[in-house]
Order: sequence, then structure tokens, then C-alpha cells
Amino acid sequence: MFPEQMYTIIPGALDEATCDRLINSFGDELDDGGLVQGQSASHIRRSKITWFNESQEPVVTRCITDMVAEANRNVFDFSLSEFAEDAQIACYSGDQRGHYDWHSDVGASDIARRRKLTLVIQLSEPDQYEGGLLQLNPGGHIIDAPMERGTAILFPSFVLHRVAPTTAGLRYSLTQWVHGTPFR
Ligand SMILES: O=C(O)CCC(=O)C(=O)O
Ligand SMILES: [Fe+2]
Repeated sequence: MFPEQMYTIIPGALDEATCDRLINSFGDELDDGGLVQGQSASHIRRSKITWFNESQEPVVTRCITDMVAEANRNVFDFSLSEFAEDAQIACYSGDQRGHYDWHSDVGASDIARRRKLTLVIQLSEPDQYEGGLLQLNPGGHIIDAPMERGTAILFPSFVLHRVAPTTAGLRYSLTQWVHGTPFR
């Protein structure tokens, strides 16, 4: 797989009304976000997170499932079996310099080692925050993810990525991991 094939961008994955609804339904329930191994360290990650499942958001879950299936067919061709974790909503606040340092989503725990694909959807309008750029480093050079609201970014979960410090406003994102037999 060449670095330029290491991610795919899907504009308009969710419409504005759905982004608003997710922020309004879940934005008040956020707790401090942990790390891949379930540890927490605010110098590595400072954000608030919560989770939703298929029964809470059947339409969004359907949309994500279809998008993942198509991207996997066209781009990744990984062996995927399920969503073993609920979808995550994260909020990075300018007041707290919200960020998430360079990391891979594949970890040592039973679930984190089965993460194969990471899907991130930008829920906030770019003019609602400053900084907060999602960046990928798939092969020695840094790629800035598009900030447009509703856009999905999909990449193998082992690819290094970060959220740069948010310096003003609030940035909301949705993350869904897709699981299967561990990479080997
Ligand atoms: O919020 C984002 O854009 C990325 C979140 C992330 O990398 C994670 O939760 O592992
Ligand atoms: Fe991540």
C-alpha cells in the first residue's frame, strides 16, 4: 500500500442537521478522554468524550457502516468483522488547548489490538474553532485532514495521527473504529 492510498476522504458523509443533532444530543454528556490503553495523561490528550451505540443512532450507524464497506472495497481491502466499540464523540476546547498528540489507535488491549480502520467525521464548522487540525503521518510527511463539516476521513488504525492544539472555540468530532483479526 502506497502512502497516498493510506487514507480516504469522503465529503458530505453526514449532513449539517445530523452534525448539529449529534453535538446537541451528546455534547453535554462528555467526560475526560483517555488514551488507547485506557490510561489518561492530559499532556498527551486533552478532550472530552462520550459514546453512542447503534440503538441510540440507527441512521448514523447505518450510514457509517455503508461508508466503511464501500471504502474498504475500493481502498483498503482489510478483513473487517464488526464495530466492537461504540462511536466516540470528542470535543476539543480552545479554553483548555484541547489536543491529542501523535498516536496510533492500535493498542495492546483485546479490543485495541483488533482495531483495523479509524473513521473520523468533522462535526463542527471550521469557523467555530481555531487550531484543532487533524493531521496524519502515513509515510514520513504530514497530511492535513480537510476541516469541512460532515467530511469523513478514513485511515488504517496503525497510521500515526494527531489533533493539533485547539486555540479558540470548540471542535467536535465523531470517531468510529472498525475491528477484525489483528494485523500481523
Ligand atoms: O478527534 C479526532 O479528530 C481524532 C480522535 C482520535 O484520534 C482518537 O480518538 O483516537
Ligand atoms: Fe486516534
